Amino acid sequence: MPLPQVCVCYLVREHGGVTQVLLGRKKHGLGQGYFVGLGGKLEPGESAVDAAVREVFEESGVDVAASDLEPRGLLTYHFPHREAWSQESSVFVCSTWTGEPSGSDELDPEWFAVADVPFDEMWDDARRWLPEVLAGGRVRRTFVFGEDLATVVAEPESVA
Ligand SMILES: CNc1ncnc2c1ncn2[C@@H]1O[C@H](COP(=O)(O)OP(=O)(O)OP(=O)(O)O)[C@@H](O)[C@H]1O
Repeated sequence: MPLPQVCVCYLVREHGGVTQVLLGRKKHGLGQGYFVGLGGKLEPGESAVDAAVREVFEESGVDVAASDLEPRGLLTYHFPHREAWSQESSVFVCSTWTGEPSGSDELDPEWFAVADVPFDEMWDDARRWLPEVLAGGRVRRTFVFGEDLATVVAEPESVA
C-alpha cells in the first residue's frame, strides 16, 4: 500500500539582513502543538505542487504560484506503533508570494530566523533535515518513530 501523501512548504524571506522562515504552532490534528511549515494532505488526484499552493493559501492567506515552489525532496515517516500516522511528505521552499501571511484555523504563522528555528518544539525529525533544506539543499530521508510516537528511533536507508 502506498503511504498517504502530504506536502509541506517553507516560505522564506530576507528581513533586516537575516533569512527567516515562516512556521506556526499547529492548532489541531497530527502534530498538534508542534511548530510546522505550511502544508497538509493531498486531495485525491491532486499533485504535491497543487496541494502546496492550496495549503499555503488555506493556512496563511498567501498566494503562491506553482512555478515559484522549489521542490526540495521527499520525506518518509513510518510509525510502526500507529500505522495510520505513516505518510510521505513532499518538501517545497518558496520565496515569492502575494499577500501577507495571517492566521487561520490551522496555525498562526510567525517568522523565525533560520538560526533560531525552534527544533525543541517541532517533530523530532525536523532538526535532522530542515537546516539542510533551509541552506538550499534537497533531501530524501526516511524516519521511523518509536512507541512514544514522538522520537525518531531509526533512520534506515530505505523502508519497504
Ligand atoms: C512525523 N514527522 C513529521 N515531521 C515533520 N512534519 C510532519 C511530520 N508528519 C507530518 N508532518 C507534516 O504535517 C502535515 C500533514 O499533516 P496532516 O495532519 O496529515 O494533514 P493536515 O491535517 O494538516 O492537513 P489537512 O487538514 O488534511 O489539510 C504535512 O505538512 C507534513 O509535512
